[in-house]
Amino acid sequence: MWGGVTIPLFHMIPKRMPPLRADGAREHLLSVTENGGFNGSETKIEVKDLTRSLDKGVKILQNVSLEIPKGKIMGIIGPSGSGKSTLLRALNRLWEPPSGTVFLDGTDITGVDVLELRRKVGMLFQLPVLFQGTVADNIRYGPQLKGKKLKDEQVYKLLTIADLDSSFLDKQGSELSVGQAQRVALARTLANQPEVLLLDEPTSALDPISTQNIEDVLVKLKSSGMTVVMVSHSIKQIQRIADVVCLVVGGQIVEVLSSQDLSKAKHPMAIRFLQLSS
Ligand SMILES: Nc1ncnc2c1ncn2[C@@H]1O[C@H](COP(=O)(O)OP(=O)(O)OP(=O)(O)O)[C@@H](O)[C@H]1O
Repeated sequence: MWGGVTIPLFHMIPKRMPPLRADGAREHLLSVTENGGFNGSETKIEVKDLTRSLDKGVKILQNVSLEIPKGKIMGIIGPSGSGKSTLLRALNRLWEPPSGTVFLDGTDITGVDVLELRRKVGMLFQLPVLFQGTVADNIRYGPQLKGKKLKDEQVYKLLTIADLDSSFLDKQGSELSVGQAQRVALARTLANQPEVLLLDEPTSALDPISTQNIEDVLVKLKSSGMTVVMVSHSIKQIQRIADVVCLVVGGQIVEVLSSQDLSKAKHPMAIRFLQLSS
């Protein structure tokens, strides 16, 4: 905590760094239990029996239940149109489930003020949309809504966490590349001190270097204790940064696996999807 704002400070952490194995690699502590829970982490978000139907009765999510581990990165993968974004958007009430419940730290999120919830559960989309004004204005926006004025050094710190330097502070959003704008959007989200970060294909419009920058930031945020849930079409990306993978097919979760265990998928649709994707 500094100057009234708590943000992850990378050099102070990582609290949760797993121990080194004899061969020097980091031990992967998280393992998925038979019923989709986890050994090695508490549950941050629990989704219970979530269904979303369209007007004509078509179900785009069907009785979905999922545990999302605290302080880890969960990747959500699956074919196009399978319901990944719909699932992600339920987690900060971008839609309200007519049936089913989402719990954040054990609390039903329908009972939480929606703006407060979206501070706790921040979100980045495929294409960043910056507000009119400078990069610094964008970063200041969230706290300002709550009557907090970030100090210059706080704004700068957030920018550096998102891996941009101070030369960006006075630039307008329109002067930035998509990759730079995505990192400003990330800094703006972090200004709200979220506990959970939802990302819907955040790097699909980015080049490999910008992608790596974002991935590096996400891994550091995880090391600071943040819970990250990311929809991605890139299996390689998921294998690079996710601890655990949730595979959605046809509006249902067909597998939840440790990212190191993708080859152990059992569901025929999951096996086929993973084969075609790798
Ligand atoms: N508000 C809506 N009204 C009607 N149909 C919707 C709505 N939202 C989603 N759908 C449909 O629900 C299905 C799941 O959509 P969703 O965006 O969750 O899939 P996805 O797995 O994220 O897809 P993609 O990988 O292509 O982004 C799709 O068939 C989509 O057309």
